[in-house]
Amino acid sequence: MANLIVNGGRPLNGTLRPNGNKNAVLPMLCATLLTEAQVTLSNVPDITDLAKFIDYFRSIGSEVDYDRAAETLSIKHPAKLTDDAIERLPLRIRSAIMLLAPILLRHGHLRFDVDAKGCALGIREIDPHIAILRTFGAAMAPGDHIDLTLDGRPDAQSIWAEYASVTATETFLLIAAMARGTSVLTNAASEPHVQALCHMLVEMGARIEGIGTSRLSVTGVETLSGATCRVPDDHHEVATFLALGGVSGGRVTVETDILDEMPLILDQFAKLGLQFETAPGAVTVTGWTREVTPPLTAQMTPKIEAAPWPYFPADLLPQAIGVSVGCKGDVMFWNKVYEGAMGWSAELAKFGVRCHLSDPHRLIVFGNNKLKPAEVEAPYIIRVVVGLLIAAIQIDGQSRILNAGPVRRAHPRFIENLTALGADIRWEE
Ligand SMILES: CC(=O)N[C@H]1[C@@H](OP(=O)(O)OP(=O)(O)OC[C@H]2O[C@@H](n3ccc(=O)[nH]c3=O)[C@H](O)[C@@H]2O)O[C@H](CO)[C@@H](O)[C@@H]1O
Ligand SMILES: C=C(OP(=O)(O)O)C(=O)O
Repeated sequence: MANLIVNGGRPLNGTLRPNGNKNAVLPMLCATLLTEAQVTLSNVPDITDLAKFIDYFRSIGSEVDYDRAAETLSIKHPAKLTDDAIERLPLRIRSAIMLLAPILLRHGHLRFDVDAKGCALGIREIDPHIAILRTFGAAMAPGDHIDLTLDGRPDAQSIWAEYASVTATETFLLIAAMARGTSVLTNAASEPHVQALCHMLVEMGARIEGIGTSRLSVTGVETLSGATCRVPDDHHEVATFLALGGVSGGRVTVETDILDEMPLILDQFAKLGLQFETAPGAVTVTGWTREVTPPLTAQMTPKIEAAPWPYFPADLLPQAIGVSVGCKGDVMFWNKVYEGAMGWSAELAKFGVRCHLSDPHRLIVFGNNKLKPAEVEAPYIIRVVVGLLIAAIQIDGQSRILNAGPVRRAHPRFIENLTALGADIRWEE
């Protein structure tokens, strides 16, 4: 178990760049399986989920040239995949589910017996993925495992999804890019990482309309070409560094080209008293008033709601909760996506935080807490480790976050980056 020891109450100051987005690089890697040509990615984050994918690809005979320092990765897959390779999908990462469509397209058969849970945020459904593959003509054999067969290149399909799922939209994109004709997905997810996959598939030869909207129209091609693509900066990490800098009482600048993705995210953190200045290519947190912006509608509780993009992202709610524990007013957090994403709030009491979990989706954090350092335990949820750290770093004295390892799934050199800004924080393995 990897724990974090944090000596809080020290201001962070400085400038840094965010890393590439985990939730973009992994589907982009899955898309590389759709071509036998070489694909090169830049701005590739050095994270443990990536390492699992690289190990998997090497185990199936792919040539992977990963330059950690340059943050580039070139990959070329073998013309034929073996049955054995198919059954060794990477474990305990949600993104493994996006290997299904490309493997089915390349191999024609797939036996799926894998834990594709990802974080412990709630039940991570595989149904929408399997439904999409079946709609495109995959036959499912009865039995304990998911056993799918796809006979040749599929015909285009029109699908209206029950909800806007990020990874299911990506499964749709991956299969539609090679289908015969124009496929349409209505109620598509539109997160920046979904858009990044669309742009990559266009680069490889597919035609896609509606990128960034809830209806995607994809004209597939028989052969996709190689491509050179940049993984977009991680908007979660931009917000995370700003939140940490602000609550520490310091001034932190994040340089990035994704400021157009940040307005709502910055607005929601500003509701918690964080102050920002933006300039071309950079955003700086300049202070923290701790005041919660009161709604003009007096009977409303100030709230931050997370839902599919372009709402505030569910993967940033724990970080906002981490900020709110030091605020002077009450805030309600509403996770409209996951049913298991708030249970960890019980840990906040150890820091002296008063909060009320109204139901599995809604948490009220009360203001004016008398905070104290504490030993807290993170669940297997990447962003909750960060949320607990944001709480700990604003409290004078030593805190310990148990089971903080999941942060390495998405944030490379995280502790090194914070140390360079002046944080007193270290791993205890
Ligand atoms: C590898 C990857 O990209 N993981 C991300 C992806 O996971 P993932 O693609 O698994 O998440 P989904 O978008 O499918 O949503 C997760 C769950 O939320 C519920 N749901 C979602 C949308 C909705 O409109 N209604 C609804 O009920 C469903 O139970 C669903 O199973 O998107 C999540 C939501 O942004 C992020 O937290 C994950 O980091
Ligand atoms: C929930 C996350 O990832 P995953 O879906 O891979 O568990 C996350 O990135 O915060």
